[in-house]
Amino acid sequence: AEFYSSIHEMTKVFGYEQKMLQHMQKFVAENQGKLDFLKARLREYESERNEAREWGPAYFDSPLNQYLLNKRLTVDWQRVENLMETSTGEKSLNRLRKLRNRETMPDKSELEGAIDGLLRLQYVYRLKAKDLVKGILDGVDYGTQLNSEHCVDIARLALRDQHPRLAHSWLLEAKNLLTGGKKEKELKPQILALLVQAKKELEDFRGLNETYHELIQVQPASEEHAQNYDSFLGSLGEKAFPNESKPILEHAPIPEENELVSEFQAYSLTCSGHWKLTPKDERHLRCGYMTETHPFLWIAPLKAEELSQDPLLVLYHDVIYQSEIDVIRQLTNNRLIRATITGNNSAVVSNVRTSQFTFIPASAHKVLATIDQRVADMTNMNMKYAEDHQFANYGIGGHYGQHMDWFYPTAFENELVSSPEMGNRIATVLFYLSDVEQGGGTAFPQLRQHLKPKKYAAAFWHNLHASGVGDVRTQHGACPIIAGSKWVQNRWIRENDQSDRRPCELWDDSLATLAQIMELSKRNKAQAAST
Ligand SMILES: O=C(O)CCC(=O)C(=O)O
Ligand SMILES: [Fe+2]
Repeated sequence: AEFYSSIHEMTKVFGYEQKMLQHMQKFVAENQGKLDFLKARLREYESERNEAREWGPAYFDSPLNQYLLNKRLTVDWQRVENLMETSTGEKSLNRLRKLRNRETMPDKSELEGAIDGLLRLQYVYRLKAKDLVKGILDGVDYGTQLNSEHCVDIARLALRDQHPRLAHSWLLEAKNLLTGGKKEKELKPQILALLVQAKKELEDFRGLNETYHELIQVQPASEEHAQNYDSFLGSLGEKAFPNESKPILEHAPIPEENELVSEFQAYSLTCSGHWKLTPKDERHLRCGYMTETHPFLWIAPLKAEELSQDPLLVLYHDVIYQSEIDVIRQLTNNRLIRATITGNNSAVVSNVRTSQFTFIPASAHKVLATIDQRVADMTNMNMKYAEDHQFANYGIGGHYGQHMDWFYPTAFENELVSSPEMGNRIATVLFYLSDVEQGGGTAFPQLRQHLKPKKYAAAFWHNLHASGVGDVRTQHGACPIIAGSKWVQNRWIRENDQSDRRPCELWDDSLATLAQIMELSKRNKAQAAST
């Protein structure tokens, strides 16, 4: 099962939880009845004994009282014992277990997936743990509250996944949220031990020293802490402590324009709106009603926005209808599975792409054929060689990291491409079948473009240079969803039989690009091998 990647599934699970609560309630009620009965007996026997005590030994002069004591010690006690022994609410317990063991219930990996999604949101949108614990997501208050234990769980995963800054911020919150008592006794050493790790990675030696002191103070008997502290001091060697603890930023500063950044960073900066076109860059881009690509458009012009000329990236508005989306929802119902990416030898599930998807052939419903006709009209592409329609749903935290839609030559060589005879993916049309409350845009870092999902709109771009070589500038990704659910439809158009639509010319940049591609391909392989 797979839930965190789809809101749709989460709502189902939410329903199961309600049933589980009902079983639990029954269990409590039945046990409550049993305990009430036992309590009443306790009171009854106590009061009979008190009476006996008041009378003294004369109490047993009465055969009636002898009888009462004997009865208590035989029949009554047997009944009490029997009742204490039999388990109550077993039926409810079994029903509860059955529900929990359903294949469709989240397991531990789901929990990690959910935390992973939360951390991704925090990283990409530069959110503060201080706000997140209060349920504030990018300025919107969802009224949820996290406690110290939650923060520790999140911090632990952040540390494991090499996010020491984020881990540090969660640990500070965890510390702030401690409320004393038994829980604090248990959590505080955990928090401090994790804080030691985070500070070590962030090279805050002064802070590290102080944290060690605190840790040893709360667990003075621990040999382990003392030893770790000693080896820490040893490892510092001659390096003197700085006088002040290093201020630790929750997020690395926004890189300068000419600074080298990783591809994931570039994607994140585009998603968060830090990378965008300047008004000067935008000046030559056109927008308005388009009538050029096809005579059809003279009659029904399309509202189009040009987002990039080279490579071509256009956003069309109002190019799919609610009635069509309704049909699509019917067609895809119960067919979604966790999305995969192309790995070294096969398709693999990865947290680089957390969504659910399904492929449906155009022949499955006439609406799909209608959509394809429209795509042909608006893009002037030949739809004869296109893949099956792909539909995808993303839940909160769901995303698809930066990637190119076109296949590397190595993907063809390793037979990872479906229907390779159709050629590479020359163009993509991405329909937005829903709005998204917050986040969930499509980011093109190299083009400095961020497309906010707009229901009924579609993005269209060329993936390949006119020479057929993959264009690295088309790298893009689906930004994580902060709130809401996102539905998209992909039309991947293949290279075959497009020559009269997009003339094949050897552009000057294509040789350089090929070298670039081989380089990227190598890097991709190395990356896949190392994960
Ligand atoms: O959902 C999006 O915004 C982009 C999806 C995408 O790039 C893909 O499925 O290849
Ligand atoms: Fe894509």
